[in-house]
Amino acid sequence: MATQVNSADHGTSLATKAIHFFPFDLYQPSDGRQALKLFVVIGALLLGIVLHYSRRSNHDIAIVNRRFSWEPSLIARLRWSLGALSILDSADKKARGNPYRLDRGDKELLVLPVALIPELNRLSPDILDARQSHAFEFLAHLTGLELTATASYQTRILQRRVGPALPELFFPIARRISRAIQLNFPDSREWTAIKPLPAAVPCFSEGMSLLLFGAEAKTVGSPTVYYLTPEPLPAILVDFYEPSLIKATTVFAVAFIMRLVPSILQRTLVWFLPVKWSLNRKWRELETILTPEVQRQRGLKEDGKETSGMDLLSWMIRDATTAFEQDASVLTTLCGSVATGSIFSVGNLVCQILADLAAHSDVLDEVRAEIRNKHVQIGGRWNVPALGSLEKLESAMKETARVASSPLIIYNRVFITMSGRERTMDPTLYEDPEVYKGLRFCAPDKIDEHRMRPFRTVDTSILTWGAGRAACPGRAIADAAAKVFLVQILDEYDFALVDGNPPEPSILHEFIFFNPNNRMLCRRREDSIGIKF
Ligand code: HEM
Repeated sequence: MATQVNSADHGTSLATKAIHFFPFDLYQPSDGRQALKLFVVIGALLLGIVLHYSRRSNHDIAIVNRRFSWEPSLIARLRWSLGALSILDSADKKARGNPYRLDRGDKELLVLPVALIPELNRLSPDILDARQSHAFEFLAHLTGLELTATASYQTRILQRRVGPALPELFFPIARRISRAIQLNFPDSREWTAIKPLPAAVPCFSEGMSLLLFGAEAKTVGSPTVYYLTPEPLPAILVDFYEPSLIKATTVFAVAFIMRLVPSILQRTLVWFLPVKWSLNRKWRELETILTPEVQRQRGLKEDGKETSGMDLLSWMIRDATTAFEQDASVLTTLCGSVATGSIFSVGNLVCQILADLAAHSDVLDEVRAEIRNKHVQIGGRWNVPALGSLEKLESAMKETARVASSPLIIYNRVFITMSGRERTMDPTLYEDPEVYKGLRFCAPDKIDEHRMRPFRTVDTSILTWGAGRAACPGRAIADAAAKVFLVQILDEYDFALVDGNPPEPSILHEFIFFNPNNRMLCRRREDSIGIKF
C-alpha cells in the first residue's frame, strides 16, 4: 500500500512536471488527482490499443527480413540490397500463397498473392498509386525525377498517341536499330570478345531517341548529338542508361547507391557522389538540347500550324492544354524519365536473351532457322506482324524474361507489392521452373496459349510488364525493338560464351540486370542471309 502511495505521489509529481510542459496552464490544483487519473487511464488505454494491434498484426501476417522487432532498419536495408532474391524465395516458400509483410529497410510493404491482381485492378488509381511508388523506388527526389511522382502526362501520351502510331514509327526506328548494329558490333569473322551491353545500348538509344524526340530533333542543339554517326547517341541517353555502380553517371547509379543509405541522410550524402553532379549536368544538357525544339513547336502551335512528328515530345506539345504540359523543363524531365526506363530495360532484356541463347545452342539454332524461313516466306519484307509470327523467338524471349524476371517485386503500389517469382517459379505453372527451356512455350500442350498471349501482352504468369492500369505502356514498342535487333543479329552473328561460362546476371535491391562488364564472344556468320530493316 505504501508503495502504491509512493508511486502515486511520484506519478503526481511527474504528471505535474509533464503538465507544466504544455504551453497552456492545464494544471489546476483542485482537479490535480482527477487529471492525473484521467491521464493515466487514457495513456494505458492507448498503450493497450497499440500493443493489441501490433501484436495482432505480428501474429496474423508474418514479417520477413526483420530478425527481431528492434533491429535497426539499416540492417534490413543492406540485407535486402544484396539478398533480395533469397529473401523473397524463402518467404514465398513459407507463405504458400498467403500475404506477408516485407521489411525492405526503407519501407514496409505488404506482399500480396498475384492471384489478387484482378480484384486490386478494380480499385481506384488513387488507392493504387503506381507513380508515387516508382518515384520512391528510384529516389526521384535525388535523381531529378520528382515530377514523375505526380505527372502521368507522358504515360497517357505514350498509350494514346505514340503506341497507336507504332506501325508508322516502326520502319524509321527499325532502320536506325539496324544501322546501329552495323556500327556497334565487330565486322570480323573471327571470334571476338565483346561487352554485349555497351554494344547493344547504342542500338536502342538510336531507335528510342527517334521515338521520344523525333527526327526533327536532329536539327536542334549540337548536330552530332542526334545524327547517326559512329558515335550516334545523345550523350544523355547513354549516360542515363549505364547501371554500373562504379563508373556510371546515371539515374540508376544514384538511386542504387543512395538506397543503401538511411533516408534521413540521403539528401546530404548524395552531394558526395560525383555521379550525382554528373547526373545534374546531364539533365541540364538535355534541357539545353530540347528547349529550342520545344520553343519551335510551341511557336508553330501558337501560329495555328500543326506539327506532324509522331514522337513523344511532339505529341506532348500538340496535345498540351496547360502551360505546365508544354513547359520545356517539365517535358525534359518527363521525356527523360521515359528514356531512362525504356533504354535500360530493352538493352537489359536482349543481352540476357543473347546470353541464354549462346548457352543453349540447340535453342539458338531453332530460333535462327525460324527467322530465316520467315525471311524467305515474306520475301524479306519485315513488318510488325511478321516479327510477331516468330513463335520460337517469342518463346525464347518469354523464357528469359521468366527466369531472370526483373524487378523481383512487381505491382508496386505505395504500401503493397507482389513477388514476381511466386508465379515465374511456380512448379504447377512451369515444369522445372529453375531450368531455362527456351522453347517451353512451343510445346504441343502450350502452343495455343502461347499464340493467344504474345510476349507484348500483360501476362500474370510472367509479369514482365507489370499488371493493371500501370502496366508498361511501352511494351509493344519494346517488343518490336527487341525483335528487330534479335532477328538481324542472330542472322548475322554467332554467339558463344567466354570459357563456356554463362554471364551471371547481377542483382541489386530488387533489380536483376545484365552487368555492363559481362563479356561474350561473337563472330560474323559466313551464311548470313543479310536481313536488314
Ligand atoms: C523490355 C523492356 C521493358 C520492360 C521489361 C518494362 C517493364 C516495365 C514495368 C514492369 C513497369 C511497371 C509496371 C507496373 O508498375 O505495374 C513499367 C512501367 C513503365 N514503362 Fe516499361 N518496360 C520496358 C520498356 C519500356 C519502353 C520501351 C517504354 C517507352 C517507350 C516504357 C515506358 C514505361 C513507362 C512510361 C512506365 C511507367 C508507367 C506508369 O507509371 O504509369 N517501358 N515498365
